[in-house]
Amino acid sequence: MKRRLLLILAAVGAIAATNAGLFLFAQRSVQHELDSTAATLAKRVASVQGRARALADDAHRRWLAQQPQTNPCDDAFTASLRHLADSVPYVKGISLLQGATLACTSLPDVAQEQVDRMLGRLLVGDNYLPASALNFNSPGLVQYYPYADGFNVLSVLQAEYFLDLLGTQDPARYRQVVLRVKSTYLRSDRQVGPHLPVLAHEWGSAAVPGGAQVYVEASGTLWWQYVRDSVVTWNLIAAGVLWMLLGLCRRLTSNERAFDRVLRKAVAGRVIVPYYQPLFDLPGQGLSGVEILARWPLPDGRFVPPDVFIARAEKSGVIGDLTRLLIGRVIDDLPALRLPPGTRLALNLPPELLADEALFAYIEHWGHTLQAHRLQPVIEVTERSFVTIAQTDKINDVFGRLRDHGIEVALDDFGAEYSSLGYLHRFRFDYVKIDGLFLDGIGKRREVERVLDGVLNIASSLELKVVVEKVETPVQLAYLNDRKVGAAQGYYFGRPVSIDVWRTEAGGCARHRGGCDHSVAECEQERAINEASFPCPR
Ligand SMILES: Nc1nc2c(ncn2[C@@H]2O[C@@H]3COP(=O)(O)O[C@H]4[C@@H](O)[C@H](n5cnc6c(=O)[nH]c(N)nc65)O[C@@H]4COP(=O)(O)O[C@H]3[C@H]2O)c(=O)[nH]1
Repeated sequence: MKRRLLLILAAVGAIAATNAGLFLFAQRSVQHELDSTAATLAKRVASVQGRARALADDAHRRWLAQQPQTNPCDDAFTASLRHLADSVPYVKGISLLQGATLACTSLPDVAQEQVDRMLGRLLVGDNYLPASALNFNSPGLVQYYPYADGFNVLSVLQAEYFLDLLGTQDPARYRQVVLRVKSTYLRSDRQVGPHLPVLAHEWGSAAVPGGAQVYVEASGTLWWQYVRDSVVTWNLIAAGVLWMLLGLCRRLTSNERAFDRVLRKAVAGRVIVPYYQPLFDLPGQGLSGVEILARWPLPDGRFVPPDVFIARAEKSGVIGDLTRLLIGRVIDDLPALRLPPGTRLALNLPPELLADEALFAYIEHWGHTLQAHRLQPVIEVTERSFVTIAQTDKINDVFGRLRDHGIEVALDDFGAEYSSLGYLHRFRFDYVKIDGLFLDGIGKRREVERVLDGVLNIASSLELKVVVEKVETPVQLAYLNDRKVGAAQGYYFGRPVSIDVWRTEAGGCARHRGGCDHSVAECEQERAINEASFPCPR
């Protein structure tokens, strides 16, 4: 439940952060779109102006070629100018001027004073002329091209063409699009004026080579369109992913719940049993202890891995019942174990379980029973269970009470993943069990040996007795003997076995092992052949 809440909180936080990012992103995208639309329009305006310029150059060239004639602006030349102007749809007319005086024009029925008026307006910087001024049915934009030889060309471009161009932009995205040519502002709503209209929303702009400028203003909804497209889309995706994660989480927790149910049943049905693994003193290899390890056999002969079901048992709280079950079975098994007086019998326990008074009483009873059989009870606690400094006093108190009842406390898995040297001075242990993690590297990797040497040195300087776990080879054993390690446990000496196997083979081999330097497996093989004795294999 807590995990799910955390997951939901993390998801909500991630969605909020993503949305903030997406809102900013939408803002930047709007600006980018406005600028790039303005740039595209500016390019189209520039290309129109470029063609008009090329036309003016052509007209100027033809006019120069016409010069030797006495009347260069004859009907044929005027017709050729008109033909030139008609070749480009948005060019209404071309006029050639000598200085400010009209020399020749393609404009139909244009009176001299009309052109003069046009020139007058051009000189004050206006280049937009209403239809009436040109005797046209549409207004014009006048382009003025001066040449070095004193001739000038005027091109009258149809303003409608530019207004149409601005009007092609989607009004749902852009509130207005404005083209400024000199001091004239043409707008997408087909209005023309001498001032830039107020741009109330966000806007972008782009310059047209030659001095014109395009402005594109966002509509009031453009930002929301981005929000809808990006934020909504991403949120839908995020919601989908979250939904899948929650489903997965629910499935996992329901799997865990199902596992817990089966585990509870296995404990209630006494399916889980203790296995026994011997510990030996070094270098003599006399049996010094036995570790109790839980085993959950399945009907098909396989076993549920202990670290899997123990971890679940600790999480779900079944561990208390499981420990009770094991303690009861170990007490039942005591006669069959036939352990020599003084042998340690070690039970694994997460220390927080000791706070449970009912269970503590049960452990106390187990300790007394073992002592009655002249055995030494030991509780092995795993480091990963100790979490906070605040618990130190409480745990030390519990350890003290165990010792009062003659029960020893050992630190399990020292040097493994959860290792913290702090535990060694915060708690008093009767001995530490060093994880076999490092043994793999013995004889192969010098640095691993150094780490193990370091761990052994720490234990020795704190005057702690040591048991090294997971000894599997004679090379590892020789190394431990070399370092004067007090005791060892591992497959080299014997695997964890059921009480039946212990009674018939392994137990005898373990008890008779003192002085042997060969594997217990060999002893067990020989014992299987010759049931009468427990030879020390040589
Ligand atoms: N590779 C290798 N492994 C070796 C060798 N010799 C022994 N082992 C394995 O090493 C583990 C030693 O137990 P642990 O460190 O207390 O680690 C135990 C202990 O922390 C926990 N556990 C097992 N039984 C109980 C139990 O009854 N109660 C509690 N609370 N925890 C238990 O589960 C852990 C895993 O148990 P197991 O799978 O039985 O694994 C056991 C044992 O089977 C060896 O030579 N090589």
